[in-house]
Amino acid sequence: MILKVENLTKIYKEKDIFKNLKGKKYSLGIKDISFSVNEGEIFSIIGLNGAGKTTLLKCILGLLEYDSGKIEIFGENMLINKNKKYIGYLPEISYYPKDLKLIDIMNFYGYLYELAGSELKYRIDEVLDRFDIKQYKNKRLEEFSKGMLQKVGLAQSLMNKPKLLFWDEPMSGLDPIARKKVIDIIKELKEKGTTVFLNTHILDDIEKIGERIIIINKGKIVEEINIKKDKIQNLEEYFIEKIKGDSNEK
Ligand SMILES: Nc1ncnc2c1ncn2[C@@H]1O[C@H](COP(=O)(O)OP(=O)(O)OP(=O)(O)O)[C@@H](O)[C@H]1O
Repeated sequence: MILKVENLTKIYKEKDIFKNLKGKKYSLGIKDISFSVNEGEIFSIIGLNGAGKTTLLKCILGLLEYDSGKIEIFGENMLINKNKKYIGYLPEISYYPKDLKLIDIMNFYGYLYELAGSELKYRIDEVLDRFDIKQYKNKRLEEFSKGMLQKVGLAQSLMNKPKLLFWDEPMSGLDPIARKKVIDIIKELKEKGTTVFLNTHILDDIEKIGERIIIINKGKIVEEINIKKDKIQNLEEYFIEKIKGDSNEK
């Protein structure tokens, strides 16, 4: 088992929610979430906007403090430094200093992944080529379109050949060709034994490549599905039906 989450709860407190429109002091992120992910598996979380998917991902990655529960990752109690180099992460939204060129930001990520010299150069070329953006190496990020910036995020997340890859909305802003490429890459990664943790609203994609899925609604797990074993024909219909019937108050 590569990842185990037990009874995880995150409540956003006042300091996190200074922009909360309703002026509430607390807002539930996720409540009592438990699941595990096996090595080499494609694992997906689906849920409506605000269901808690990104919150869950950020807690796992140590980017958000949580209130209670336990996260075991690579057999450790949390994501420790020596394991970080085995992780790839595409955030839902990536922010880049716009004045930098593509090559500068890739070198920066390479530095974080402790890559250097000819290996760094090779890996950068390899991942940029994969997403068809190698020719823009010396272009400033300010001049990139939304989809091109998304490809930068995808490329950086593969630079360290991660064992465990977290992709938060990988298809965001991508054209059909790039989307197909992402699907092919996920299949290829799985064949090589990479575990892919996928957070996406595009249920068609999950139907094509997904294996185990958890449905989250209002911060809680509503159901865990094994797409092949449970013989789900139309995931979107199934999902909507499931959410409709869920009356848990947040
Ligand atoms: N910084 C924050 N402060 C307060 N509440 C937050 C904060 N971030 C998220 N939340 C709340 O936590 C809940 C879960 O949000 P989260 O971003 O995890 O949802 P999501 O499932 O990723 O949504 P989406 O599909 O829209 O990206 C929402 O009710 C949201 O308003």
